Amino acid sequence: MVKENCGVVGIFSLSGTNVVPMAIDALRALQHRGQEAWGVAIPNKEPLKRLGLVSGASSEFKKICEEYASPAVIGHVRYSTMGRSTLENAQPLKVKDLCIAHNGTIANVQELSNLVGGCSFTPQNASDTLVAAQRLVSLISENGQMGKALSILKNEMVGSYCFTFISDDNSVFAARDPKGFRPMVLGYKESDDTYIVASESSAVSAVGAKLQRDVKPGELIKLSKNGLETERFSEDTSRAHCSFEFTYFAHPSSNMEGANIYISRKNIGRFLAKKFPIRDADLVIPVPDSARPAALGYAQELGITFDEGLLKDRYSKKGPLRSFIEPHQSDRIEINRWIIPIKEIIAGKHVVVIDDSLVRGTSSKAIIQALRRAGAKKISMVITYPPIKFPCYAGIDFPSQDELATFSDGKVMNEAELTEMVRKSIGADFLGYNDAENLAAAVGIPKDSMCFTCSSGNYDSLGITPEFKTRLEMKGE
Ligand SMILES: O=P(O)(O)OC[C@H]1O[C@H](OP(=O)(O)OP(=O)(O)O)[C@H](O)[C@@H]1O
Ligand SMILES: NC(=O)CC[C@H](N)C(=O)O
Ligand code: SF4
Ligand SMILES: [Mg+2]
Repeated sequence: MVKENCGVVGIFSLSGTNVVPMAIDALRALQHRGQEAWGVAIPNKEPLKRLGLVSGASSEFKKICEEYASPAVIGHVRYSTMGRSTLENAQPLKVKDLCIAHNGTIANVQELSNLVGGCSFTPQNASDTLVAAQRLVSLISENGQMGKALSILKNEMVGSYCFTFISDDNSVFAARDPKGFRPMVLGYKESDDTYIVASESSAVSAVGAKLQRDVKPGELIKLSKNGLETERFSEDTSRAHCSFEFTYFAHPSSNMEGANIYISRKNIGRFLAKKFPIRDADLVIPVPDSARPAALGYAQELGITFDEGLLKDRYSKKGPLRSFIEPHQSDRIEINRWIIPIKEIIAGKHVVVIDDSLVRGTSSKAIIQALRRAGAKKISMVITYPPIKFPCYAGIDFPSQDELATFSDGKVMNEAELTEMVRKSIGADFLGYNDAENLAAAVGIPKDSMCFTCSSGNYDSLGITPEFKTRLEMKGE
């Protein structure tokens, strides 16, 4: 299935192998992080960019791999968080002799654009990535080196960023923000003497390389004819790994911060079963697809039957995609409308439905209606992520409070009242949310090394007290 957070890749072959075919495979393995547009860039050429899924251009792959043949490449799949979802904003972007691919959000882009000069930023005219690239290029020309430029930029820029860059002098760079909001890993393919940096290890595996390690927060990696060189542009030791990656965004096969995503999700389900042991249920079903491992873990822990009561449409154009990362609500609704219940499994049963998150509530509302139509006797919904009450300005696209299912329009509510409000609005008989402590313990990462801003409202790790935005202010549409 497809959509979260953009995916980036950078590949360099010391043996001179053409790595563009690898970049395409890597991007396909990152497709779940962005399904709006994709692109690749090599030195001394304009980036190649296309709207839609990577596989949508499969008839062009042979031609692209020949025309762009290069031992150095970067690539990107886009899930827009700032700026419109257009081909122009698709990445990589080129500024002078540097191409850039970015996963994250630059929260103070207006402020940063004042340092760049020229027109000030609006989401109608650019993306946050373009502004960051323009500032970086001017800092490189003033300071000579990428590392020095990033060490200045990191103090001017608020937000989350995993970047890959490629320069016309045939060097590939990768940088991860000082708190490690977004994931990034390093891999090596011995047979081709080739290095790969990518958002997730699913991309490393897809090209037949071996995962070496996570890129360290605040680390800059350079890949060139001199091999791999690494330096730090930040000495910050506090971490804010996005907890949402572990429940939803990342691919189940990926490993990040020492944890495998599939195993983490199954464990989250087990821990959730201890928090909400609904022992009188007849069966446990996942909301396809991302909640599958958690539902399995939940069912196994309580010894309740696990079943597939809902199936996602694999055949229409949008049906197999991720709904949450679609930029338009009409497409989110359409994808969820085509999640089909199996009456013979559901009818007359008390079902525990597990989902990995409840953000806008689009999915839950559609699923519960479908289960009712299929004759479910009782529907208990259990969510593996805590209640999302605050906008994300660190790489996930829910920038306004009023789009969230928990939005109370100024009415002060405690946790129980809030849960009750959401339960009613989605139409479930019971609703239970996970909590941050339980989630972090299940993944095995200290809670204070993870970001939970969207549930806690504490923006300290970003270093801002945000004025909440509207979608128009962030996305330009
Ligand atoms: O409350 P909402 O705003 O609807 O968002 C949450 C839902 O969206 C995501 O699924 P998605 O359809 O993106 O794909 P997947 O589960 O197949 O990965 C997530 O897994 C939830 O099901
Ligand atoms: N999801 C992302 O990482 C998005 C990158 C960038 N903010 C954009 O909107 O293009
Ligand atoms: S605010 Fe939520 S979605 Fe955004 S980075 Fe933090 S944990 Fe992830
Ligand atoms: Mg889902």
